[in-house]
Amino acid sequence: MTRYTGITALVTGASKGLGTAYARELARRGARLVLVARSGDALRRVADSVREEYGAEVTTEVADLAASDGVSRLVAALDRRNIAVDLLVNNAGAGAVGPFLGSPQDRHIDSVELNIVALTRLSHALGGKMVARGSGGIINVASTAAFQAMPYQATYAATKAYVLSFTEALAEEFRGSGVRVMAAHPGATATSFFEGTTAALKPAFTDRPETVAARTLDAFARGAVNAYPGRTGLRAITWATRILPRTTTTRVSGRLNRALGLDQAHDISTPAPEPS
Ligand SMILES: NC(=O)C1=CN([C@@H]2O[C@H](COP(=O)(O)OP(=O)(O)OC[C@H]3O[C@@H](n4cnc5c(N)ncnc54)[C@H](OP(=O)(O)O)[C@@H]3O)[C@@H](O)[C@H]2O)C=CC1
Ligand SMILES: CC(=O)[C@H](N)C(=O)O
Repeated sequence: MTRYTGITALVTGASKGLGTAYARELARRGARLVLVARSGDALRRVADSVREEYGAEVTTEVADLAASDGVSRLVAALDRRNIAVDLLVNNAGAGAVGPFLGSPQDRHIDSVELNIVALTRLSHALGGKMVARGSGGIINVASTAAFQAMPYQATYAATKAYVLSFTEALAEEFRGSGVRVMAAHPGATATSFFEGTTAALKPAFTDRPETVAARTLDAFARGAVNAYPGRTGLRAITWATRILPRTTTTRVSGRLNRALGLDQAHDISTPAPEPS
C-alpha cells in the first residue's frame, strides 16, 4: 500500500487528538473511513467535517475498546456492514501519569487493556482477514516512550514498549504476505492526552498532530517498519537509549519527568501524592 486513494481505513481513537488528525489526513489522501471511539457525538462531528471538507465516505462505530467484548463487538459490526478494512490505524491509547501508587489500579489496568490488549485483538482479527486477502496494512501508534522505562509513566511506557516489540515481530512474520505493519513513535504532541490530570504538555516541546499524522502516513507509504514523525531530535533520543545502559536511561528519564513535575502529577479526581 503506497497510496491511500480508494482504500478503507479504520482509525481507533478518532474522536479527538491524533486520531482525528489521522482521519483527516487519510480523507485528504482519498481514503474511505471507519472512525472508532467511545464518544459518539464527537465522532459524528469529526465525520461530518471530514465529509464536508474532503467529500469522504465515513462510517462511525462507537466502541469501548478497553472493555472485554469491545473489539469483538466492533468486528461483528464491521462484518454486519460488509466492511473490509484495508488499513488499521491502532491509535487509541491512554496512560496514567504520576507515581505508580498514586493512581488507582484500574487506571493502570485500563491502559494495558486499551494500549496492549485491544491493539493485539484488532491486529489479530483484522490482520487475519488482510493476510487471507493478501493485502492490507496496520499502523500501530506507539511513542518515543517505547524506547526506555519511564518513572512516573511506568505502565504507559511499558505498554508502548510492547507495541514496539509486537509490531517489529509482526512486520517480519507478515513479510511477503502483502500486509505491512508499522509502528509510529511520536514525541509529545499537542492533544488532550493529559486531560483530567494535573500534568500539561509544554507547548514549546510539542508537535502538531496534523504534522505527525502526515509524516506517519508518508513513512508507511515508503515501507518503514518504524516511523519517527515528530521533530528531528526525538529520533536521536531513541538511538541514545539503545546504546546507553538501561539503568542510566531509566535514571535520566526519571530525572526529566521529575523536572517536568510528573512526580507530583495525578488525576484531578484523585488526591495529590505525598511529597517524597
Ligand atoms: N499526545 C502525545 O504526546 C502522544 C501520544 N501518543 C499516542 O497517540 C495516541 C493518541 O493519543 P492522543 O491523541 O494524544 O490522546 P487523546 O487523549 O487526545 O485521544 C485519545 C483517543 O483515544 C480514544 N479512546 C480512549 N479510550 C478509549 C477506549 N476505551 N475505547 C475507544 N477509544 C478510546 C479517545 O476517544 P473517547 O474518549 O471518545 O473514547 C480519543 O479519541 C495514543 O496511542 C497515545 O499513546 C504517542 C506519543 C505522543
Ligand atoms: C506526553 C506523553 O507522555 C505522550 N503520551 C508520549 O507518549 O510521549
